[in-house]
Amino acid sequence: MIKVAPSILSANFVDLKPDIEVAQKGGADLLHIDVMDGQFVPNLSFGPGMVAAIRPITSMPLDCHLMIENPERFVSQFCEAGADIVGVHVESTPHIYRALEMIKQHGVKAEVVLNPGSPVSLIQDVLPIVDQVLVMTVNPGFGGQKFIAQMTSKIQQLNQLRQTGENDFKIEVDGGINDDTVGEVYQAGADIAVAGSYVFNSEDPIAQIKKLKLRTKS
Ligand SMILES: O=C(CO)[C@@H](O)[C@H](O)COP(=O)(O)O
Ligand SMILES: [Co+2]
Repeated sequence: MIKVAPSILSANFVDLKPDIEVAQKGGADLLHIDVMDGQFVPNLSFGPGMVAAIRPITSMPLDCHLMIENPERFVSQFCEAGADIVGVHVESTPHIYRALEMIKQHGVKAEVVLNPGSPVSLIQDVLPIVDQVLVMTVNPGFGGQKFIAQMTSKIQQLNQLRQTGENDFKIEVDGGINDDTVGEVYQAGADIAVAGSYVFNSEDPIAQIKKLKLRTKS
């Protein structure tokens, strides 16, 4: 069964706490926090202060997806704010290896993220040091976009790479996940699915989380 990480980008910004509580009650495995700087992506969202504010109100692991230029400037702040996983885009820095090492030095799980236009070969040399790979299945920056179906083969490729036993990482997918697309990414090898609009733009977020899990029950 796939793990589900609801993204608070589609939650109620005026009153996040009830949405976070409902996600946890629905069996969410992680809470996904999308961090945007207006440079790497054409949108702005949350900073480390938001992570620090959420930390005491949930026991779900906090999965921080940094969509910011030169993330090594901020990884320490996110780790110290209480992140359990910090994801950095390979396209966002010439020093991806350093950024990932910095995250690990804080005892936090290090994740490398791939944009839809980036091939798996771009991250091959950091695979031995990452805990997780995040495959973007939409162009980063906004919730509520359509799943890019061609990304399924990228998930399969990554899944094959870890079968060799040399690397041990989880595969997470992000963007356009719903009850139509979740089965396909799970079959391809995804372990964790981020879901924003599918969960929070619904009258019944708990039912939505359960549906994603049921669709992948083998
Ligand atoms: O990182 C991002 C967008 O950049 C995501 O985490 C979105 O927040 C997912 O939203 P949905 O596609 O599930 O609505
Ligand atoms: Co995200």
